[in-house]
Amino acid sequence: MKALLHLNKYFYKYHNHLIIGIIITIIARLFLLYTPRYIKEIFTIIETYFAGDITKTVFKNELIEAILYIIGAALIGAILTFFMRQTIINVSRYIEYDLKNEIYNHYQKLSLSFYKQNRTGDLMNRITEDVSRVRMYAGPAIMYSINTLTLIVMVVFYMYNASPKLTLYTLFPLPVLSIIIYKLSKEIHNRSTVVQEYLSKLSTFTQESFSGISVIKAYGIETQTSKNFKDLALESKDKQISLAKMQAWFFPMMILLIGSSNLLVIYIGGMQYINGEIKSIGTIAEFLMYVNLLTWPVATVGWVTSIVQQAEASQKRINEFLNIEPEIKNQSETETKIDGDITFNNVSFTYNDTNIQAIKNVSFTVKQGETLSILGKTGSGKSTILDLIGRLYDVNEGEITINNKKLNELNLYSLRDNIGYVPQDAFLFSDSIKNNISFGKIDATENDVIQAAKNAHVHKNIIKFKNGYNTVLGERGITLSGGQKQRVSIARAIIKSPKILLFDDCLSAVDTETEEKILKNLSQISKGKTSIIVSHRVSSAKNADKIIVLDNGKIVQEGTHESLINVNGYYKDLYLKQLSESPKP
Ligand SMILES: Nc1ncnc2c1ncn2[C@@H]1O[C@H](COP(=O)(O)OP(=O)(O)OP(=O)(O)O)[C@@H](O)[C@H]1O
Repeated sequence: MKALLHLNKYFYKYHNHLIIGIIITIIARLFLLYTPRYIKEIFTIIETYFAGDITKTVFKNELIEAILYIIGAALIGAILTFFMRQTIINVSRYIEYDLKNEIYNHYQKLSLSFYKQNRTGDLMNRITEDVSRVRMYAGPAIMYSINTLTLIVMVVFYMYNASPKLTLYTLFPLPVLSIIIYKLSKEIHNRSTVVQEYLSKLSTFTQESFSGISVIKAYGIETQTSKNFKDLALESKDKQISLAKMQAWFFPMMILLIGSSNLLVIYIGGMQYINGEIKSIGTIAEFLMYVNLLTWPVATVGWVTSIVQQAEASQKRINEFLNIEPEIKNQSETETKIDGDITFNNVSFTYNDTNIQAIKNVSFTVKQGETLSILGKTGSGKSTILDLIGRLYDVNEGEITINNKKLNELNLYSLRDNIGYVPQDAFLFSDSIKNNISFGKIDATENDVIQAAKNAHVHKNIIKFKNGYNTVLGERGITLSGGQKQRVSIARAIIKSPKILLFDDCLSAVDTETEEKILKNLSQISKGKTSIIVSHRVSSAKNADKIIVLDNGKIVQEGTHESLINVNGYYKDLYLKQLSESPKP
């Protein structure tokens, strides 16, 4: 139960609802218990009438009165039961909502290494499946526990008053029922977890096959993938059947145990009636109703125990993530004014998960309004430099400053708000092109979006689509070419007119002619801003105020295009190679 203590803050938040719910539950049960007592009353009236102790009119009137009481009590009981669910189950929905938001917001604060170490499916499961299990504890488990407790106390009290001996015998099978239901629920849970695993395996397999359908078709391996799917589906079917077998035991067990309780009531009650220990046959009818009223609540004890255990396990998994402290912390609450002087002072950085030292003792300065180009072989640390500027990771050694202030002392949100970042693999959401671009600036007007698209040289492509800027991208929409994606991603970064622009090899998929045009536009837009362009092409780097060349995390060359083409090294080699490859006029 330790993990579930996390929910206490929510129970406190909704304590008014909960208290009202508990009171309603108790009152509803009180009304429910009227029925058996009036059933006994009816039997007594009938017995008295047949004994000739009352007239037909009195008999009729008393019978109608008892029936009306039963109907009235049942009606009030039903209305209160409705409100009981409305209060307690609603509280569990509020808690589910709050918990999902808490987890989601926490996920957002966690650093990229967290996402590297944990699979997306696992993150999703904890916010959906696990939260649902926890909700079962926060709502149904609490509601049924109060229900059962109230009912047991009241029913046993009434039963004991009517016949202590009969009470003992009839209650005897109920704990057995509870234990059996507990064992069954546990086994059902275990088997349904396996079924769930197979369902997600099946959906992952299907999703991957259809996302990669072009590869499957190109290699002609449809038969093999169909066979793999069939094998998986077969295993999944077997697990489903094994679950269904276990579930099939549930109601027969209940019926068996209720049946034995009923038999005991009739047998022992009947004997007591014959011996004169029970005055009215109505007592047996009353007991039969009590036993049936108790059966479900007692069965729920077993069910609730297994729900609580599952919720505990789920909340433990949720807490595991909630207890992870974000590696990147905002150290300054007040907004910081960000300008564009960026300095790296002997910066070194090692990725925790791979232990790869991506940056080694790197130092450089870019002044506000300047453009820096970073070149280097693949894996030399170019993207890492951009990630460090956006504080997606914190440096291990040395320091990065912006306007002479240490990066980690700046307000994190101000910093990121002033950065326009175009990642290497442009990620676009399954939304309209317009929304994908204005994502960078929530209050962007239509004109802002169009202007950004023009500057990124993608406007002409967009207006050719039937729905123009409202064209939906992604799975259910249009697929953009690699170059178009990159340019939409550039539009998204420049629309917010940030102080710092970071372009991570984002022109790799466009032809050199388009690259030239985009770079020309960018040099206009980025006037007064600091731009860092990571590239594999000299054409993207040549106009920069400063160029650095990285090799294995170290700066191996530094200078301008003119200076670097005149010294032997990586830059000159690349320049000559790309010069010979470029189309001759
Ligand atoms: N998130 C990460 N976790 C662990 N190691 C990483 C991570 N990202 C990059 N690396 C490693 O750090 C080194 C530098 O990678 P980086 O992506 O900065 O290189 P790059 O110069 O941008 O490469 P490319 O030109 O291929 O994009 C590589 O060896 C890479 O394997």
